[in-house]
Amino acid sequence: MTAPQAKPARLATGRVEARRSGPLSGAASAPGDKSISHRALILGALSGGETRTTGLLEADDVLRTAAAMRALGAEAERDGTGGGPGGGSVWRVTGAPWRSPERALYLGNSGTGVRLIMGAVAGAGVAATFDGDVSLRARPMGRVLEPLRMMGLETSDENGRLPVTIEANGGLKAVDVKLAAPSAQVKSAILLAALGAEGVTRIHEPELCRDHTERMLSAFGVDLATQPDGEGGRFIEIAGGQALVSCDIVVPGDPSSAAFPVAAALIVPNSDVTIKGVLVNPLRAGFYETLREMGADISFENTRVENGEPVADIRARHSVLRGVEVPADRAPSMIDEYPILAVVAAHAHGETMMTGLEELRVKESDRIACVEAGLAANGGDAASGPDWLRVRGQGQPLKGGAMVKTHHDHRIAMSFLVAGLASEKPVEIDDASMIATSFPDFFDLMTSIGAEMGAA
Ligand SMILES: O=C(O)C1=C[C@@H](OP(=O)(O)O)[C@@H](O)[C@H](O)C1
Ligand SMILES: C=C(OP(=O)(O)O)C(=O)O
Repeated sequence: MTAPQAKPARLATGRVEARRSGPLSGAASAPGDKSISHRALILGALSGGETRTTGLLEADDVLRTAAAMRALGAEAERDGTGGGPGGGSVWRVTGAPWRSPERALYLGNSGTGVRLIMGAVAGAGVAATFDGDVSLRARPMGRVLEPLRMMGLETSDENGRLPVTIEANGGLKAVDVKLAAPSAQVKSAILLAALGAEGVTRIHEPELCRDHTERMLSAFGVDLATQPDGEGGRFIEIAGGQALVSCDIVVPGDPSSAAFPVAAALIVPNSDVTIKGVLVNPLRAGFYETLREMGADISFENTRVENGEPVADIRARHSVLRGVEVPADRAPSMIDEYPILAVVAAHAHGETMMTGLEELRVKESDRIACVEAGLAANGGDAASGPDWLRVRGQGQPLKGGAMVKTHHDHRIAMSFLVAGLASEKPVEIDDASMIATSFPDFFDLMTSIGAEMGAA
């Protein structure tokens, strides 16, 4: 395993608690978007030249992808600091023909990293074995391997779980596939494999999900045709054999990370917080749309387009909230934000019903179960079914006082620390270390706006 190249972690690890805090205030920059950071490294490594990425998120998940790119033959190094959102650093990736790595590629906790790189490895024709941590080993990989096998790939795995070995191939065949679930990871893996396939691959995406791979492939000079399917979805066509031309990338702030300080501002009385430079691509902004429907005092300020992506500063003030019904078809645009939405909903007046959540069962943890248990332990009222979660808000802070099991899940950890900022008694989490997978500056950012968090 290659050790990720990281700046020193400033994170608390082990048991951490969050305590009732005074008004949160001030402005902070959102960390770089995790999805776009992974893609910048992978596409840069597949391209012919040098890609400079400004504002790359230096979180564990992304650093694992960088290490995998090096193992596959590319150069991927940090190249000075400054310039990106949050003063993020600049990374230089130099592409090269990929080679089969000597050792297994270890992607830690990252579903995005492992699934996208599986597709890219298939497209590049090389062999690789993939592995991950205990959480990633429990997540389904068949959803990616099945379409890749339809393209002619040979793999070995046990029940579609890691470790998985992809065999070298002498060329894949294009496919015509319909996505079984609205997964950008699966869509992206197929697109990356299709680059090395003979013919035109056609993907039917019945429900739109994040389109960063498509946007970035276009920026790298790849021709890609999209067409509405007439029912809210679309078809994507991509011809194999196209070469990627390196380009420079600027990574916008991550709306999934910004969700935590925004939520904290809404539930801590008298707060007024601005998170700057956040990506507000509609395919990622469902959380903010839902907050507005709940009556949240949030505004998108200084909205602009940066590198083809809409970006805004999000200002959030403490708000009296009401429960809402969150429609199932909104799930793809806020899939990672349900745990923090559930915490916000526990503070609203009335019931919030969230449906279409089946994918939450196969994330870093079973997020429906973790949220329900964490809320119940801290005086909240939640119920769930296979694909739904209902939170009865009490219009007041949670009682708190209990420890939440995070099950190797960064979003569960951050969500319940936010809950503790408003609760009567502190909320404790069993392990803060996973927060580094997506938001290594979480504690710095939260304490800079006045949040009280520290070792339990
Ligand atoms: O493509 C991506 O970057 C991601 C897609 C989503 O996963 P699915 O594709 O499994 O829905 C999301 O949950 C994940 O955090 C990042
Ligand atoms: C689901 C997530 O990430 P991944 O699938 O990349 O592990 C997440 O960040 O919430």
